[in-house]
Amino acid sequence: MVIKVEGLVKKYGDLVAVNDLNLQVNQGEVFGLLGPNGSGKTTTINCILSLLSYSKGEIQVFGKPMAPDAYDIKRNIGVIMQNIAVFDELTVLENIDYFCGLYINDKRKRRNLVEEAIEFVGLRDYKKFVPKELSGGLLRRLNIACGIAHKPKLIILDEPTVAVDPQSRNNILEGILKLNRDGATIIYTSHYMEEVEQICSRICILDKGSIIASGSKEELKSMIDMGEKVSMEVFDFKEQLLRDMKKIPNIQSIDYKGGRITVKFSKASNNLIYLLDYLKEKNIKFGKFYSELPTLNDVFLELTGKELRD
Ligand SMILES: Nc1ncnc2c1ncn2[C@@H]1O[C@H](COP(=O)(O)OP(=O)(O)OP(=O)(O)O)[C@@H](O)[C@H]1O
Repeated sequence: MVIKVEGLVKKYGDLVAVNDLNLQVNQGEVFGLLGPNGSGKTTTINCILSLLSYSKGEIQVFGKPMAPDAYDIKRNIGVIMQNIAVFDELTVLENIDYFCGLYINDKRKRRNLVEEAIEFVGLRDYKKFVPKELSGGLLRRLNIACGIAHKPKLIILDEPTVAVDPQSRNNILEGILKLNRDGATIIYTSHYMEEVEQICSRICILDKGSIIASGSKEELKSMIDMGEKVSMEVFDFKEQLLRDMKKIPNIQSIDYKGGRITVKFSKASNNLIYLLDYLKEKNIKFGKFYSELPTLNDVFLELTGKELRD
């Protein structure tokens, strides 16, 4: 086991930011910590890294108790924090070399590792640029290169794709999967459910400092009653229609917004057939029609009564 957290409690004054949290991260996983802003993801990560003191709990990393001076453990961890932490006056190459040099003394070895990291994040054409000359997405990639150049066994990324363009986002997500294939265990925190679904093999959903559910995305989705969600464009909408449609079997909820009706069904057979039969029988005209399976946002909504999205 790479990380074991038991009974972690972290308070800021009266505010309980992390509340009796237990989690385990196994070797080789891409482990996702998913939760809305303020749910305690960064605080949990900072406690795991011993960057913050905490009120209660036990934390082990690589089977040993974690402590602020546990340098043998820290050497094997790469951290990519939410806030970009690079030196403004150093170039891309010098920044990566500096951070890699905190762990690797041998100059030749370090040169190779730095070059590898530059290739990895796709910054070959920007080696001599200073941070202020880079776009937001390229700066994020530099931040990542600084955290991974020394080839850590455990890589922790805290919201690494906030405010980046789609191309850099894909580059970052693909890069994380490659690091994992090359042997690193990954912890990935995000409030973007799509990203967590895309790359994480196991996910913990955090709300108000507590884990409310955990498992693979399939396991999480099987925990809720919702079976599918249908969204359809309607013409000549009248409130009465929503009330009438509630009679269709297995409907959990029905809403109208922006010219579309969204219907959530509980898990059951023939939901779409019931709906289409009803629309045909009542001669209700509809335009575009989509059916989707539950998302992690639906899981969050059913478990907490609120949206995961901002
Ligand atoms: N230094 C601090 N002092 C006081 N309260 C804090 C401090 N840091 C965080 N908090 C509070 O603790 C709670 C958890 O914050 P945390 O940053 O861990 O959440 P998060 O899930 O990482 O959110 P975000 O994605 O917005 O960073 C929030 O209510 C936040 O306001």
